[in-house]
Amino acid sequence: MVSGLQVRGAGVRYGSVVAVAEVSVEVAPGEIVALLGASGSGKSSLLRGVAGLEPLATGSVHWDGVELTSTPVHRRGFVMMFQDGQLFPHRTVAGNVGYALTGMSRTDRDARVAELLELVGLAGYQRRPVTELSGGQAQRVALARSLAAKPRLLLLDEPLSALDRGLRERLVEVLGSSLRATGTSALYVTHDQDEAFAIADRVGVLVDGRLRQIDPPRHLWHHPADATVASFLGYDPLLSPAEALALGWPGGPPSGQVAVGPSGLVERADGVALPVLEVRHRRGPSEATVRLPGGQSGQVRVSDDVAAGVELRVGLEPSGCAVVPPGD
Ligand SMILES: Nc1ncnc2c1ncn2[C@@H]1O[C@H](COP(=O)(O)OP(=O)(O)OP(=O)(O)O)[C@@H](O)[C@H]1O
Repeated sequence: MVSGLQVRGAGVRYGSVVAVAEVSVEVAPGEIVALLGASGSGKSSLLRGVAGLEPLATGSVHWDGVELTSTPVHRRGFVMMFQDGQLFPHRTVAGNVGYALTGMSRTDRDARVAELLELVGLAGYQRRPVTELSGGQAQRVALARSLAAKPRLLLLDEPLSALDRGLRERLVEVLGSSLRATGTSALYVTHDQDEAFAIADRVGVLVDGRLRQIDPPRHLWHHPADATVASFLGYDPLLSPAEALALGWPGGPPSGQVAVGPSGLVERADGVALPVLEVRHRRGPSEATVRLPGGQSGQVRVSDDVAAGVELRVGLEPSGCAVVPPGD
């Protein structure tokens, strides 16, 4: 018997539209699994299928070996958290967080609400009307409310995507630490690579409704299963073995395409002279766009005196690249 969530061969269809096809994924107790995918890749549909909000056209959902495929939503012991929090506008923060805490004495409920608010960094906010909260604060309240029910699985559908980048970076830490402190298993869907890598024990990549790869973040980054996964993760460009050799790939031809990561191209005295097309200022080193021998462009981190129009000597840095197995 597998503990925790086991989804096998799940398919979700809307009429003739196949939104999810043959997805199998497990979430162990206390594990956080993130599913990454572009818009329309089937992330929400899969989550809704697991929650029971959409019927599965194929496959099954089990928890601790017990089949839940046709169990109604409210009997699964799962809670879903959405992008817009869906707080009750006429209740205070405490009223929202304590909503699911029925059958408890007032004192116990107040203590539990205080504990949850502290967990999400909103200690003392009990009496605030939720209409007076910022977007980030509202999502913290939504998280506290989701955790109040002690779900055996929390399903998070792009919970931070309505917030700006700085806030997302801070809140993903709050989310991760709250899930880990409460030992909550979670399936987290997002289109944001940084968010998935920051929070998850394992990250899966959904492409056109299919799960292409699922691995711990470091492994996924260093060993993308195919070119689509590599591009989706942010490798750019992908070089043929001959192009990689021309840029100094060491030890003979690579066994597949070379996916160039953000630190995969470097300035090097023995590199190939390449024209700089553009220089962009970044926090930290600037970034030059160079034209590679094969015609693609690539990015190189450079010192501040480099300008468009000059030539740079550039080579590949293998530790910043991934070799993608042939066949995609
Ligand atoms: N109610 C629906 N009726 C018909 N087609 C739908 C419905 N909901 C989603 N789809 C289609 O199913 C596919 C997957 O959609 P889904 O919303 O699951 O993707 P997603 O990865 O969550 O996208 P996004 O990141 O934009 O929310 C898309 O092609 C979408 O157009």
